[in-house]
Amino acid sequence: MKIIAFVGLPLSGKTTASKIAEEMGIPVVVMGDVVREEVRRRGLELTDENAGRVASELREKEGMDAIAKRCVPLIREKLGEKGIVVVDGIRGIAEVERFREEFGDDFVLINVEAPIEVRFERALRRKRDDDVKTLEDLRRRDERELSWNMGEAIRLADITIENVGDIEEFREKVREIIRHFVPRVEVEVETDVHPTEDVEKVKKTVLNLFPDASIEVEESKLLARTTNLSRFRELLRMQRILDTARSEMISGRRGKSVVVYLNKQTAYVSRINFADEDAILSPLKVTFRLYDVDFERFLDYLTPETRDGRPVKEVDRL
Ligand SMILES: Nc1ncnc2c1ncn2[C@@H]1O[C@H](COP(=O)(O)OP(=O)(O)OP(=O)(O)O)[C@@H](O)[C@H]1O
Repeated sequence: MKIIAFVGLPLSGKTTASKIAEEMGIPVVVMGDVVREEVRRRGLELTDENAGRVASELREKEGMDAIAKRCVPLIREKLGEKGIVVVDGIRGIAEVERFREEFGDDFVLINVEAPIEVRFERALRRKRDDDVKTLEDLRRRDERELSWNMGEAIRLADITIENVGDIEEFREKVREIIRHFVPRVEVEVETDVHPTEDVEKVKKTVLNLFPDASIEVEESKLLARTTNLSRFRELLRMQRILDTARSEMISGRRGKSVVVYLNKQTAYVSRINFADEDAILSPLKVTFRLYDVDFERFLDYLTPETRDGRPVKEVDRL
């Protein structure tokens, strides 16, 4: 999964970038909507002034990351749709830190950059009431944002996009980056860790099949996630169980997901054996979420049809 957010100086193109993502069908969580929701909840009129006051109050009472915190459940909910969400409206470092803490490396911060003269021209064209009227105003606003929080957030960005050309050029750049992050498939492995089992061993079992999975263990439940299927694919081929695996995948299909169960004990020695849902010592429940790939292609990539034990059709990439 990926959570993408844009930061940058005033008028650099952050909102435009989020809109481009939205046009691509990517779910967008707008941080300002969370504030507006709170304004409504308090029975206040929906004005910029009230929104500003409520936002400041929330930050004062609940910390500088108050709005980010409230966005987290919304982000998690929307992640289920495509495995990727764009967050619009980051204002400062505390919010970046909150998202990093929640989502780790899955959180990607993108800095949108344009020289002050270009941004000033856009202000003149945009003519929003609160937009700057002179280049000097914009310089002061830049300094204010930099000295507050935005400067730190910009320094922490993973990627920088320059927005100096026309809108089409910018659209293409944003689309390319987003396309790169849209997961085609995500794998989730779930299992119970019984009191008689060693957690480290169960982790190793999962890593045997999905070596770069990120793993969380909470109470007695283990949950692992990755978008990399290559080791699992290789093991199916090495063990020559493509036909069995293919029919398990077909019968495990549930809409846009595929669910199969694997024997935990054999997986510990890197062997894939399909199991029943209620196998003893609870099996590994493996869910493949197909976000951006057809079921047929997924099937042909992971478990191609075979003749005389060899794949009939090779699909090397999802
Ligand atoms: N490449 C571009 N070519 C022409 N106009 C652009 C380009 N990128 C953005 N704009 C325009 O510049 C203005 C500012 O863009 P946008 O609102 O996306 O910036 P922002 O970083 O969200 O600004 P702010 O932080 O001030 O709200 C908008 O009117 C937008 O349509």
